[in-house]
Amino acid sequence: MNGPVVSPPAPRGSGEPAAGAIVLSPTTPPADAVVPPRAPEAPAPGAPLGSHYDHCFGCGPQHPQGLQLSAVAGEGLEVTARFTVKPSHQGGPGLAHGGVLTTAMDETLGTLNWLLHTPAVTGRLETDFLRPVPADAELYIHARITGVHGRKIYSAAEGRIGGPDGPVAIRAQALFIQVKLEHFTKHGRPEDIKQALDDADLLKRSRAFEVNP
Ligand SMILES: CCCCCCCC(=O)SCCNC(=O)CCNC(=O)[C@H](O)C(C)(C)COP(=O)(O)OP(=O)(O)OC[C@H]1O[C@@H](n2cnc3c(N)ncnc32)[C@H](O)[C@@H]1OP(=O)(O)O
Repeated sequence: MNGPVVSPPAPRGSGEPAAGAIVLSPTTPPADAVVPPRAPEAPAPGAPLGSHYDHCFGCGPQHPQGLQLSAVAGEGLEVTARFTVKPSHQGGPGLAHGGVLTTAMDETLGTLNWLLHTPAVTGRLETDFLRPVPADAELYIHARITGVHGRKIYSAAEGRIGGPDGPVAIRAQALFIQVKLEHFTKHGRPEDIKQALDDADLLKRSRAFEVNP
């Protein structure tokens, strides 16, 4: 699938924040951020990324109500992903829930970190909803890394309905923060950590912790 070039979300509003407003970190990279090369271990362009963890709500095949999103490595620091909205993902009648769509963007943006071979977690995620997504629609998502600054990885994504050239329904920008393996082993539920670490499949064992589950 050839994804479209992602354009950053249009700015909304202007001027100083209102008194009492919470000022959040930006998801647009600073001017001195760099776009590094792909990691040598990164999957080749066109390679399916598969699921990093069977029970992941975003991509796990063993999560019956999950999104079961499938992503493919693109050229450079880009990925494309597909997600079919199920009846269990409804918000309003016959329409996808906005939080579920945001999860699809989070998951796709998270897979970008595989191209850098760096474990990272979402620090901030911004989403613009541009049009409603029907409950049985297929969402085509194209995501790319827009800059790296220290431990901070900036990325952007666009989701289209029905195909890579379909109407844009959702746009997102994110800031991921690089973390060490201890982030998961220290904070995760012990029985799940143990089960993942005990998996006889070495690849599955390493991938569960390679990028944030
Ligand atoms: C294939 C995989 C797909 C996965 C898709 C799903 C991904 C997810 O949903 S991950 C789950 C949701 N996210 C989380 O649970 C993260 C929870 N937060 C944390 O664990 C911590 O706050 C963490 C790790 C992000 C940062 O903590 P810490 O390592 O102590 O970093 P810290 O030293 O405070 O900050 C480092 C830098 O990041 C910035 N930063 C930290 N947190 C945030 C944040 N939430 N938003 C924006 N910037 C942040 C800091 O300002 C700092 O910037 P600078 O270097 O310029 O000073």
